Amino acid sequence: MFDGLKDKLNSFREDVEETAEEAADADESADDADESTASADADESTASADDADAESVAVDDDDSDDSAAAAAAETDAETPSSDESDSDDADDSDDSSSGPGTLKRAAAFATGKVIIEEDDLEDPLWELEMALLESDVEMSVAEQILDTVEETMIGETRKQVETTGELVERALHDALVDVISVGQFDFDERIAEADKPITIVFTGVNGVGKTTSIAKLSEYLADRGYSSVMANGDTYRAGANEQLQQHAENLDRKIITHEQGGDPAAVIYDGVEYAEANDVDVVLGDTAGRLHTSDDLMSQLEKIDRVVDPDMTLFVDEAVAGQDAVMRAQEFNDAAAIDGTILTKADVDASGGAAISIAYVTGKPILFLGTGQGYDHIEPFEPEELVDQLLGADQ
Ligand SMILES: Nc1nc2c(ncn2[C@@H]2O[C@H](COP(=O)(O)OP(=O)(O)OP(=O)(O)O)[C@@H](O)[C@H]2O)c(=O)[nH]1
Repeated sequence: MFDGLKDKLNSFREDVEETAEEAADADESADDADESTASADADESTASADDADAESVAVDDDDSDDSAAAAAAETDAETPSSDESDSDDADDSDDSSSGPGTLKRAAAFATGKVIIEEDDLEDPLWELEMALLESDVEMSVAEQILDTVEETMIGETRKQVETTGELVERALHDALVDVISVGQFDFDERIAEADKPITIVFTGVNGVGKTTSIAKLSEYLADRGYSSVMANGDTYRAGANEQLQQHAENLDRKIITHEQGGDPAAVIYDGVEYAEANDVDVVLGDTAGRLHTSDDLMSQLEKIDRVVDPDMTLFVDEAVAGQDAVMRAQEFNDAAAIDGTILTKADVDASGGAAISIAYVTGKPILFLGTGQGYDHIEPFEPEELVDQLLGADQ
């Protein structure tokens, strides 16, 4: 699941680590050279002003490492000035050791840490942006992720609290969780607390796995002790009754249907009446796989809203549709406010773009992932878990 995206996030982590290591290389060699002369340095009276300066900038609170850190900083601080007189050699060391961050970088390195400068991030961030867009992450979502990563890495590193690898991981983790978990609520809790029967209406275009998801959710609810009835509000498409009927038979559930061409709102209404009369907990109402561009079909949805007043409207789309799924989610939500999304076929999606983007773009959470064709192939969507998996070592 989402393997392409995993690889790309991992590349970003490697890019930043590499860049940070390169930037620290000069400091490392300076540090190594200096360690061998560290004791001699203690006796030297030269560059005492530099020593004091380096300590005050780079090493605030680490007693035991003070001398090593300051020594590293000192060497680095000395290098440019001595190089400046050697006109031809000046370029080499200037690249990595000039600028206000140098002392800090060197001091941090001496204590086993690396500071990320804004320049270090420029190329990796650009690569990350391209990777996210290639993975079908929606533009505004990609930008939000980049902003958070940059903010976290530049701001926090200066505190010298962690290594580059840890820092990149935390920055990506926070950025992804931020966009993925928009609007999250506990579906099970919502079901448990609501007055019964609860009516859930499913919307989305044809063929994305809507009918299968209704059957899966019916099973999911049964596993948690809730009975359900299916109501086929897809009166538009020939064969829709038979399709849902088949699932109902397989799962031994009651199904309410009307003739093809009938009023979808009336079918779902009958489902609610049946549930009330028979003490059924949940009504699962299918709707026609409408094109979001079809006014007629959209007005059917509005009528269902008016007549049945569903407790929840869930938008269903397939992860493999990428940006198209994101766009449809937005348009469906505009036409008839959704409460959340079921994202199907996550098991066969490498890009992960829809999973990353839909909640941020609609302001409504992804509640479930479809992970296969079986009735038990539905998983509650857990943003933290997904991000851990995306950033996990098992790539
Ligand atoms: N791999 C995989 N296949 C799925 C998943 N969910 C549904 N499918 C398959 O996708 C195909 C379409 O699913 P349907 O439930 O018929 O889709 P629908 O949206 O109801 O389609 P219409 O009834 O034609 O509007 C079926 O072959 C399902 O088995 C999933 O999570 N993973």
